[in-house]
Amino acid sequence: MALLVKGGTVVNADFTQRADVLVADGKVVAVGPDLEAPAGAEVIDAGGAYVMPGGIDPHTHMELPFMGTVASEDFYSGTTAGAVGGTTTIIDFVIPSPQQDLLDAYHTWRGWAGKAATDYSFHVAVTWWSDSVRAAMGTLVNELGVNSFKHFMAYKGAIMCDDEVLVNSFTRARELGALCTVHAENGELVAHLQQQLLAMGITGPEGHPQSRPSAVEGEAADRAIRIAQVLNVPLYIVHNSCIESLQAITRARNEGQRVFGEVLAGHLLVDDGVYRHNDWDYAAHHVMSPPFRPKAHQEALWRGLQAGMLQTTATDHCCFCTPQKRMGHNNFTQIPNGTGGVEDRMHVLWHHGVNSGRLTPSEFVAVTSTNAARIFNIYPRKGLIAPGADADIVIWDPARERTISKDSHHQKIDFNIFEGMVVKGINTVTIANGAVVYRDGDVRTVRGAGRYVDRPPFPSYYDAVKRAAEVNAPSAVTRTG
Ligand SMILES: NC(=O)NCCC(=O)O
Ligand SMILES: [Zn+2]
Ligand SMILES: [Zn+2]
Repeated sequence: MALLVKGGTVVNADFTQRADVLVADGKVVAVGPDLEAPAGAEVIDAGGAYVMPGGIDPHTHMELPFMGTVASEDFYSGTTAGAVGGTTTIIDFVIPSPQQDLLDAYHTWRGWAGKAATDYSFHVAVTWWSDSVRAAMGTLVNELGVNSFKHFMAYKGAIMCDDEVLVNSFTRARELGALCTVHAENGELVAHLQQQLLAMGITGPEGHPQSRPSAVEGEAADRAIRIAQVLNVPLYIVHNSCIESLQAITRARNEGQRVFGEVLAGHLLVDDGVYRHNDWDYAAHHVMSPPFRPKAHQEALWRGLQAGMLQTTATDHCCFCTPQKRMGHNNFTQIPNGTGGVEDRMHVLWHHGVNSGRLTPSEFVAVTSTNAARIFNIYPRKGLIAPGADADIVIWDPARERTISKDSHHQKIDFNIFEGMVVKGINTVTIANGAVVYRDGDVRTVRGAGRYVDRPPFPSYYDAVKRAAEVNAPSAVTRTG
């Protein structure tokens, strides 16, 4: 089925042009002025709006079993909500329990994700270490399309990695040409502070940010970066929420290290005042890790995004409804950690990024789509509108407004951290794999239409990593005496 998007301005990360876009069989086949519609093609008049690559959210957790419950958003509802908000690809996380076979977990998640409406891929978490984990990482990379591994430096007693696991896994990832990613918080310190706060009688959600001060995140970011430096392995730090982790990334990048940073829409826009709200449910709905921070951190994160020290934006979409949050009613450490946002990321980023003059439309495309495609090695298939690319496209009306609300959103959660926010500049049409999945309020996603996206190893930045290793290879001294 062919589709012609006429009369728009195509915005890619590095060029903008007035052009039509012709799509056939799920791919972009032509981009240029005055394209002819083939017989039988559907024609969509973009009416001068922007035509941009569909968003890539590189950090979601659909139907994740976590902290004694299961995230309420499933792969179908979550990818549908994403499509309504202009996101056409998610990279979710396979999280094996400690001692669980990684391949077993991977196949379980693949089974759950079969209902996705748009394309998806997986990072796989390394939560323990053994020879079998080492072997499974090889199978995942060489046979199953995984090119990134996740390491939780927090969640002690559950999925936390110690330094020994980090060193083993980073070393193995480097051999395989995979990208190491970390959730950077010192889990030992968090556990210590949690016990202290509980002993002081602080049991409400306000205990959550107090048990996870920004220094805890900064320490872990620095440690992961230094381990990656010694092992000469590229590193991606997820959900940077604070000045300390941004500084760690900035220093490392300024010193030539290949470190990438992600920031969540929530961390750019929500501050820690939410935890002191009088309504327990309201405060608990913001319990996620790392927590929302004092306002000064938000402006620093925006600057980091503008300066290119942070390259990607994500949501960490991990939904828990009110009854689930109430599992921690007497103890904040038992409130399931996570918030939603997959439907809202692109909208709030445009409104607070482009409308405020922080980002150009091309920079918006870079931080919502192209950079993730490049870093996770699915570019130019994703993150670009050009012949040969997947036809994942949004038509974006910079004048159209939306008021964000739990009452009208499509996310399967009874709360929205952006509740009441009026955003200007939203997608009116979303095209995924060449099919219109959303148009002007009409949701047309199809359960199971999404495809698993294989991500090959050795992204191009690995060439530089390998060359640096050759140049700096250990050497022995040949002595004559
Ligand atoms: N972020 C969060 O609070 N929940 C999801 C798991 C994680 O990413 O740490
Ligand atoms: Zn995390
Ligand atoms: Zn996460």
